[in-house]
Amino acid sequence: MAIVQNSVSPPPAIALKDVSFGWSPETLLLNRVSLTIPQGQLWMLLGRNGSGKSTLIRLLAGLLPPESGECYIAQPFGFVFQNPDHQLVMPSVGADIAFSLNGESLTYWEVRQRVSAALQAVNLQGLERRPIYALSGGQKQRVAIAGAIARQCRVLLLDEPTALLDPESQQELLDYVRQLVNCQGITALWVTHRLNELAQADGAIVLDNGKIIGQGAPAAMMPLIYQQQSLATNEDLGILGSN
Ligand SMILES: Nc1ncnc2c1ncn2[C@@H]1O[C@H](COP(=O)(O)OP(=O)(O)OP(=O)(O)O)[C@@H](O)[C@H]1O
Repeated sequence: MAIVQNSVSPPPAIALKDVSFGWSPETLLLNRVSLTIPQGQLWMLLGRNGSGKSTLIRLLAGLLPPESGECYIAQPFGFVFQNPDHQLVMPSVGADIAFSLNGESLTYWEVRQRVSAALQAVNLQGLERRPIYALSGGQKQRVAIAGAIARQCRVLLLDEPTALLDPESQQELLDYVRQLVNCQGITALWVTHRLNELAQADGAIVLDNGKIIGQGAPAAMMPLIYQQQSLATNEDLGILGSN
């Protein structure tokens, strides 16, 4: 694809070039947005409620077509939704992860091996037979991530994966994803409203009024995030957003 060609450095894991998108023809939600995320890093995407974060990662995932511009994401990639109940479809942990391997030419034993290794990567080893309903919210999110690991995804797109978790599980999930990035060279783009999560990121992107208003080191992005009006009106300075 044009946006990753002709470069002497390694291709990025994720790139958008001049991408525009609107839900209605009159209004552009994203207006010529460009960004680049290098391989093997954890980046966070922040912005006010309704600024278009989820829309942006849906465009990246190919779930929506851009009106103009180009989207690139290294293959294969996995998508983790805010609510794991929207993506875990099988009754047990092992069956759900094995289901994500449907379509790959693998033997029964290869599938078992992939499932077992993926569970190990998210510290849920041995839970193949556990019913999904018996898992905590954080464990369900880790099963969703394990599905992507089993498919040997190079990139993870995570849409507010900690939104429904208690503080301890939020931190735990972030630690696991950080570990996958460090140890397996996976790239992760993580949508969040939580400023405390930024500390573990390699980079941050701030979206406002249809544009990227900053991308770079998390510390350098903090002033931009604080400038956003919604934060100034929010009593809980740990959370970015107004509703
Ligand atoms: N399927 C849809 N049809 C029409 N409009 C939509 C659709 N999905 C989202 N929108 C609108 O697009 C805008 C951006 O939504 P999006 O979910 O991308 O924002 P966000 O930054 O992820 O918000 P939040 O932080 O609240 O999750 C919102 O105004 C939303 O109502």
